[in-house]
Amino acid sequence: MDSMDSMDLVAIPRFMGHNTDAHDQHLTTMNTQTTHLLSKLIAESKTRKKLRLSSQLDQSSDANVLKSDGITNDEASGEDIAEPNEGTHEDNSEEAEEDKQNEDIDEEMSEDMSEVVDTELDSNNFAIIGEVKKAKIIKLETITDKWITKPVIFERDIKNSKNLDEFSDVIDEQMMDLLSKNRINRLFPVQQQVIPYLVKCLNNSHIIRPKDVCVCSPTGSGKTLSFVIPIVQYLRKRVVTKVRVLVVLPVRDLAVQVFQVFHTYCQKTSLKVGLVVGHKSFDEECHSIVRKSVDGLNYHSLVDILVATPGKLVDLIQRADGFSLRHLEILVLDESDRMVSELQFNWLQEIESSVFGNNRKHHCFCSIDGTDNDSQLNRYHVSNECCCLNNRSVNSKPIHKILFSATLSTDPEKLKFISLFEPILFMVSSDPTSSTSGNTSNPTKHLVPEELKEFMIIAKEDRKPLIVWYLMEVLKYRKVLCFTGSVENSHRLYSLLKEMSGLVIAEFSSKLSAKRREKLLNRFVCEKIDLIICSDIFARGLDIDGINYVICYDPPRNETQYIHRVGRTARAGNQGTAITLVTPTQLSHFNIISRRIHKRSDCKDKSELQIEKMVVKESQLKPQLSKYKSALNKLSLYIKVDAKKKQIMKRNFKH
Ligand SMILES: Nc1ncnc2c1ncn2[C@@H]1O[C@H](COP(=O)(O)OP(=O)(O)OP(=O)(O)O)[C@@H](O)[C@H]1O
Repeated sequence: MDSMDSMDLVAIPRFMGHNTDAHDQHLTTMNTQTTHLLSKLIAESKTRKKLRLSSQLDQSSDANVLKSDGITNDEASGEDIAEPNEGTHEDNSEEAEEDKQNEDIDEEMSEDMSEVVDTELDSNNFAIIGEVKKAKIIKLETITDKWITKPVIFERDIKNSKNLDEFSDVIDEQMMDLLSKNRINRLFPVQQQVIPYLVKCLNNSHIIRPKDVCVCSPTGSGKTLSFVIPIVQYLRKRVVTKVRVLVVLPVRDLAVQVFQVFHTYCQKTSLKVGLVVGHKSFDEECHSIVRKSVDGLNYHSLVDILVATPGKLVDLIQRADGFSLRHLEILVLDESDRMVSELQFNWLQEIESSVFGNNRKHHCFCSIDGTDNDSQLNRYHVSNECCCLNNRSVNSKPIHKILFSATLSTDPEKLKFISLFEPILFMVSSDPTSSTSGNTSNPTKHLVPEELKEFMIIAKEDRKPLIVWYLMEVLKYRKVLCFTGSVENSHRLYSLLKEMSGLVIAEFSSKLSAKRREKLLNRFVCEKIDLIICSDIFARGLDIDGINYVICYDPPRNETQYIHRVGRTARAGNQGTAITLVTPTQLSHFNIISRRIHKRSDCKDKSELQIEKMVVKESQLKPQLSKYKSALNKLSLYIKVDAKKKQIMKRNFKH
């Protein structure tokens, strides 16, 4: 073989055969040849790799130049070029969002591991043929919209709240009275920024089309009042009752909570608030929202503000006679990242069809980009063909969209379905020294409340129930909310702790009726229940008075889940503690989540970003070991009996 080309074959003798001299000599010659060929192959592979990398670099810089010129990759090349940090069109569920976060975490973990793997290979003296190391992924620079990189920034610390009197030019007297009656005497940082902005926007909405608003602020920072106050003040001037405001939330309990806040602040006004979450029969809910006129020819709306979950709202739009959103002016999406990830249920399209009636022909993407001035101009003069939320409703006012979340997604791939108009972003500062507006290098960074104390306990799986027992019985923790990874885990922990301790424990699940859940929560608030065990369905948005501790019995899958779970405590400027139980194998995953949440520009040492460890020694758990073992035995017996019962029921059902 004189010349080597890419198709050359290399024979590597694997079978050594008998150990004769001739054979040895032959082998030595073969080995020298093989080594020679291998080094040639490696050299060639390196050259090819270099060429490939440089051509990729050329492509990526071309793509960036094109993008900054306002030309998309698709337009430039006619092909789809996948960009890092962008979701795919199919990523519609929250799981997909979580999967993406999990993939990032996996990637970070594999980066951490790669050095270890390399040294292990070398130390074992393996012959390295060709490319052993993974080719480095070249990250293209992401071009982020200005509205995301230049948000209005406010402080995280709730201690920086301001007296209500300072806002007398924004908040009217009637509202001031209601606020002080409800013991709201100061405005929290997010409210100081968002309320004046929204009040001004809504007052001028008949002259200037308001910018759509996105708000990213930590859990318990008072986001609900930030939209309730301006909306109630604005609607108070209305004459005829029509559904002008729609607030959509992902789950029933949250919707009920927001409904109650609206109800409180609509007192002494003629405004009516409706709730559609399936808490009553369909007919009853319909009759509370819309009614036939006396002559039987028309329908009247009975509500000005409608609070709903997506599923029940779609039901109402499709089945309720006389219901329409033709007069909708404001659409609020609370927990918006979750709402956007639920778009696969078509709730947004249903809203559009209810707003535009039969004029709606197809789903429209007229406002994918929020920065291009020409397209903004066009959006003021949207053609008759346009039928997305960018257009005007029948009352000729465009729909003003307001999005809130503690973990707001600024992923343009997802937001484009909401068709945001010249959006403005309000977000909490991760840097305490920053001013009220400025550049942010990390627009998607989400924070936990300033008042939250965080700990982790490293323990084996079988010691975790004992640790919860220790925290409750020995350290006397009370008003504790404990999150597990599944309903089964909740039930298992509940049964074990009931056997082992004299604690008053409740298991909270979606199987419980709304009334029963409300009763349990009331007892918990009155300190008649020490511990509530639940799965993640209650991690978002629930505002339960005075939760002191959150225990993450199973560690969170990603930072979004962590932020919402621990956000049930340390609310409204109160102190709170979160403790996460992690097994040794889960530790590196959890450390990455912690690093991502606590990352600061001034901190270079990774270990500083890790959550503090709390140590519970085996000797401290010992006194309870025998009780724990007998509780485990009883539990396994229950599980067997349960499984048998299910089998019998299944058999009977078949016959
Ligand atoms: N200005 C204020 N003064 C005192 N308490 C307030 C004020 N604003 C809100 N609160 C209280 O703070 C608590 C948390 O408010 P809210 O539920 O609006 O938080 P959030 O930011 O929406 O949290 P999450 O992201 O978890 O839904 C509520 O009990 C609310 O009554």
